[in-house]
Amino acid sequence: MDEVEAVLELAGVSKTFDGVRVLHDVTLTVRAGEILGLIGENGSGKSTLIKILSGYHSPDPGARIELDAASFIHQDLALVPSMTVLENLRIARFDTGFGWRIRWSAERARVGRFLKQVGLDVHPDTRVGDLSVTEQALVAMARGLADIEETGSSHPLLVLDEPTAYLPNDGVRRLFGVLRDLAADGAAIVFVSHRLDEVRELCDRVAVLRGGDLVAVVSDQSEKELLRLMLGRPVEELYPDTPSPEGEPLLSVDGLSGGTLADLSFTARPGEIIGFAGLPGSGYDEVPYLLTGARPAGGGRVRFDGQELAAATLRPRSAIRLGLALLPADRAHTGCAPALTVRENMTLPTLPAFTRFRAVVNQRRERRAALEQVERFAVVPRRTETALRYLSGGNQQKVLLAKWMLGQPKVLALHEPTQGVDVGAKREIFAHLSDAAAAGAVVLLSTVEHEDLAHLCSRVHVFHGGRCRRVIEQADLTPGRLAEAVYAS
Ligand SMILES: Nc1ncnc2c1ncn2[C@@H]1O[C@H](COP(=O)(O)OP(=O)(O)OP(=O)(O)O)[C@@H](O)[C@H]1O
Repeated sequence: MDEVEAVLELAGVSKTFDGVRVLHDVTLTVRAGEILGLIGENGSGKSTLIKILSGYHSPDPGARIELDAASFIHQDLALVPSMTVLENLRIARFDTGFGWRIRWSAERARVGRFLKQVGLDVHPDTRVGDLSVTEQALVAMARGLADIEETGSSHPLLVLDEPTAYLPNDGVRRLFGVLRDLAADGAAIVFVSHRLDEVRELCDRVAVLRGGDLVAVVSDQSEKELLRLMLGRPVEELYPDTPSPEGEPLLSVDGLSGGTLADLSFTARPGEIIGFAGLPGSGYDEVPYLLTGARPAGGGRVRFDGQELAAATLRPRSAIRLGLALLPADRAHTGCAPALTVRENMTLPTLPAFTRFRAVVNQRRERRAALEQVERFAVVPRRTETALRYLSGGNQQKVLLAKWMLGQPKVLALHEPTQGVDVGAKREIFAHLSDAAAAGAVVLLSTVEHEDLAHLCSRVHVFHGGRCRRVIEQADLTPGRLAEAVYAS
C-alpha cells in the first residue's frame, strides 16, 4: 500500500473555536484509489475537519495539510434547480471563443462527457429541478469531476458529506457504483456518513472521530464495533418501548388534500405513533406540513381535541395554539433561527409562558427552562447562550425537538427527525418521542427510515402517487415489508 501515492496527508491538525478545542491533533493519510469513511457522533468534528480541507476554516498553527486538488459535495448538493445541467456544471467558467462568445457546442460535449462518467443519461439542457433526487446527486458528482478537471490533477480528492441522505435505495446503489469507478481510476474519496451499513459496504477503511480526536482508522469492523469506537462505550438498545395507545381518537383527519397529497383519512388515539412512508413526492412527506398549516391544505377536515375545522384554515400560529407542533426536515431554512441563541430558539413558541404582565420576559425562568432542556436532551455544548448555527447538525435537531417539547404539544408532526443525527442522539430522540406519546400525545412520523418506522409505529400508511395505498398494522410491520410496499409499483 505504501507505494500508492498519498492524495491527502494531514498531520497535527487541530481547531479551536473561542478557546474550545474541537479537533485535536488529527493525523491521517488517504491514498489514490482509496475510499475512506469518516464517522463520528454529532459534534465530533467531522464537518470542521472537512471545512479545514476546503479552506473555509484555517487550522490552528502547526498543522500540515498536503492536498493537490479537491472537490466537495455537500448533502444539499448546492445546485440551482432553475438552471440547466449545463449551466450548473459550467457556471462562471464558460469556454469562450473569438469575441468572448460562449462555445455552446463545445460546452455541451464537455458536460456530456462528465455526465457519461457518472452514468447519467440526461440532456445537458434539462432543468435540474426537473430531475429526480438521484439524478441531481449524480449531477453534483459530475460537477465535482468538472471542477477537478479544471485543476488538471490525475489523483484528486473527492469529499462527500452525507450524500445519500435524500436518496432512495437504487440511487444509493448508483452513486456507490460511480464512486467505485472513480476510485478505480485513481481518485481518493472521503465519505462522511451516519449510515454505518453504507460506510461498511463502500469504504476500504473507516476513520472514527470522537470528541475531536481521531480515535481509530479501521477496516472490516462490524457495525457494533464501529458504534463502540464512535461512542467510546458499548451500544445500548436504540429503540425504546412504545406505549399502548388508549381511549377515543384525539385526532381525526378526513379527506386531507394539498400539494401532492390527495384524500387522506385516518384517526389517532392518544399515545399513538403513526408512520407515513413512500418515495419522495408520493405524498407521505406532505402530511406534517398540511396538518400544522405550514403548507396550505386544499381540502379536508380535521377533528382535534373536540374541535372540528377545515384543514385549509390551519395556519402555523393557530396550529401552535391548538398544540400541533411541526419538526420540518429542512431545519436550516424553515426549522430554526440560526443566528439566535439556543435559549431563544428553544423558548420562541412558548415565550408567553415566561412573560409577566404580558410584556416582560422573566429571563431567569426562561434561562432555567432552556438549561433544563439542554440537559434533558444532552445538547453539546451544554450552553444556552451559544448561537444555534455554531452547533453541529445533530445537536441543532435536539434543540428544535426540545423547543417543541417545552410546550407539551398534543400532536407532534415530524419529517425526517433523525436526518444527520448520530446513533446516540437518535436513541435520545426516540426516547423523547416515546415519552411524549406516553404522556398522551399523538406522534406523526414521516420518514424514509423503514427500520425506525417498523420499531416505533403502531401503524404505517404507505403512499403512491399522492394517495395512501396501504396501511400496515404493527403485527405485520417489518422493515422488509415496508420497503416492499414502498417500492412496489
Ligand atoms: N464556527 C463555529 N464556532 C464555534 N463552535 C463551532 C463552530 N463550528 C463548529 N463548532 C463546534 O465544533 C464542534 C464540532 O462540530 P462539527 O460540526 O464539526 O461536528 P460534526 O461531527 O460535523 O457533527 P454533525 O454530525 O452533527 O454534523 C461542535 O461542538 C460545534 O458546536
